[in-house]
Amino acid sequence: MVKICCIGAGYVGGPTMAVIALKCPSVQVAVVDIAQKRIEAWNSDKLPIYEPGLDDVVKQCRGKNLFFSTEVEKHVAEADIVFVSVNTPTKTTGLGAGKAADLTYWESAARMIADVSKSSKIVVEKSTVPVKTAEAIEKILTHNSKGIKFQILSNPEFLAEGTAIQDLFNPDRVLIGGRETPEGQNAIKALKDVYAHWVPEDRILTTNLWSAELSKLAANAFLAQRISSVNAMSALCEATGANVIEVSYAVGKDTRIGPKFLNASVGFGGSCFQKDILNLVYICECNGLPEVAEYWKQVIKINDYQKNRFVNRVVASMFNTVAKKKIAILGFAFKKDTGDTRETPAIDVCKGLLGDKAELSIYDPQVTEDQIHKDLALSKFDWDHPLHLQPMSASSSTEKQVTVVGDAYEAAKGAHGLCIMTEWDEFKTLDYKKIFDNMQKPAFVFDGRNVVNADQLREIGFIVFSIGKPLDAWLKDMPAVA
Ligand SMILES: NC(=O)c1ccc[n+]([C@@H]2O[C@H](COP(=O)([O-])OP(=O)(O)OC[C@H]3O[C@@H](n4cnc5c(N)ncnc54)[C@H](O)[C@@H]3O)[C@@H](O)[C@H]2O)c1
Ligand SMILES: O=c1ccn([C@@H]2O[C@H](COP(=O)(O)OP(=O)(O)O[C@H]3O[C@H](CO)[C@@H](O)[C@H](O)[C@H]3O)[C@@H](O)[C@H]2O)c(=O)[nH]1
Repeated sequence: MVKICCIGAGYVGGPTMAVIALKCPSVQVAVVDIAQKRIEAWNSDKLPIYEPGLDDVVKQCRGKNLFFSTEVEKHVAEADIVFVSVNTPTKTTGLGAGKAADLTYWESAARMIADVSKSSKIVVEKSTVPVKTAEAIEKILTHNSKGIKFQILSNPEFLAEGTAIQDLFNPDRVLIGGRETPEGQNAIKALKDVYAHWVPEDRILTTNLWSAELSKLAANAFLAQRISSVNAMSALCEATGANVIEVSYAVGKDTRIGPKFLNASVGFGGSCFQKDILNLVYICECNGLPEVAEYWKQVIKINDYQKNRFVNRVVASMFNTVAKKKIAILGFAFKKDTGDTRETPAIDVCKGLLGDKAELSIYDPQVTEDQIHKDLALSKFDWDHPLHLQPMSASSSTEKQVTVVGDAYEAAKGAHGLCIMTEWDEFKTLDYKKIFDNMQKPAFVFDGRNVVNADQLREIGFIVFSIGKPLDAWLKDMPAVA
């Protein structure tokens, strides 16, 4: 029986390994983590992450061929294939701070693998890492290996949160990079055999190590670039009377461009896009390619511009001040169907409004009150001055300005304005007449996700701003400065 161990029971390690266990009953899978609470949650009825379909998959295999454990060393020692799916955040201090990937967790996992291994192993990079990381990992493993052989593979993960199970069941492709030696090719084959249990052979791509590592960063950069492109267009649409929905549709009909990932929004969030592009920028700079670095940096700059533009629009529309005004925030997660708030645009928008002394009433169906307060208490990372990351003091007024409530109607009660930050389905079908009746007048809706029917809301009496759509007369009279 092939034994797999995955180090890191997070958003990637948990769902990925659960699907491998489900699709490969003959493989034993152990997911290990140093975070005891996380492992306890994986072993309970309330999993540590919200992901449609995940509960069902875990229930089918947990205790049979899927195990969650804190006994990291034991399971690593026993495994034939070790996936490493630890977090690789952006460095906040030292060389490359604000851009480079922090590989501390990866390096400590690699050293531990070398320490505890008594038999040969395939070590798989599942985390997103800078191109050439496998070379460094190989050095750590071989210099500490006591003669044991390791083969390193790069097998980046392309799942998106909210659709992780669907993406894992039916991936566009599985990418495996390895050394071009006979041993490297054998290792590729062993991993390919695992995926071949459910992924058609023509969707399993094999490449050299560096192509696999770089393809992951490139894919995220291309995806994020599409969003920044359409968001840049949304600003021009608002200025000219064009409608970004119509423009995206027309542009996406060109089969060379395609229709996906062209939804204008308040900005992209999530733990990956910004981190991976900054990492790419850093790698370009280190390789003497400043023009290429500058090109990709623009994707992030437009994303920041889009979030600022949104805040300015809200404040400008409401007579240039939101001080002491209640604003309802609908949605806090970075996208629907997840409780994840990492880099969610809602954080920047809320902070912008709090900076203008607004009082926020926030509702999200999956994000806890505690998480929202934590997210709003950290000051924004200053990329130009990376050493200045300071949590705001606990006594800061932010907590007093923020209330977290249990539904959208409560959030909107008595509010002057309502901002939609996440495209949760339930926001499409709210009783907006009831909401309007309970709000201050004039009542504003700022739709950061283009989920509401603006015409219907206008008939009710709302003043509506939708990203990239023709502006109400009111908004034209109060132009926001970006
Ligand atoms: N979140 C996504 O949708 C997604 C998708 C594709 C790729 N990725 C990449 O996958 C990697 C993991 O992302 P994530 O979102 O799952 O992160 P995460 O923070 O949810 O999970 C990482 C886990 O690794 C654990 N860990 C860290 N060091 C460890 C060690 N030495 N031993 C045991 N456990 C350790 C942490 O406790 C944590 O639970 C990142 O490189 C990310 O860029 C993420
Ligand atoms: O047309 C679009 C599509 C997405 N978004 C936003 O972009 C962000 C990221 O969305 P998405 O890519 O769906 O979710 P992630 O979970 O961040 O997944 C991305 O990042 C992962 C981590 O690397 C990769 O594995 C995935 O392939 C890649 O899609 C979210 O804030 C979305 O609301 C838009 O604004 N407009």
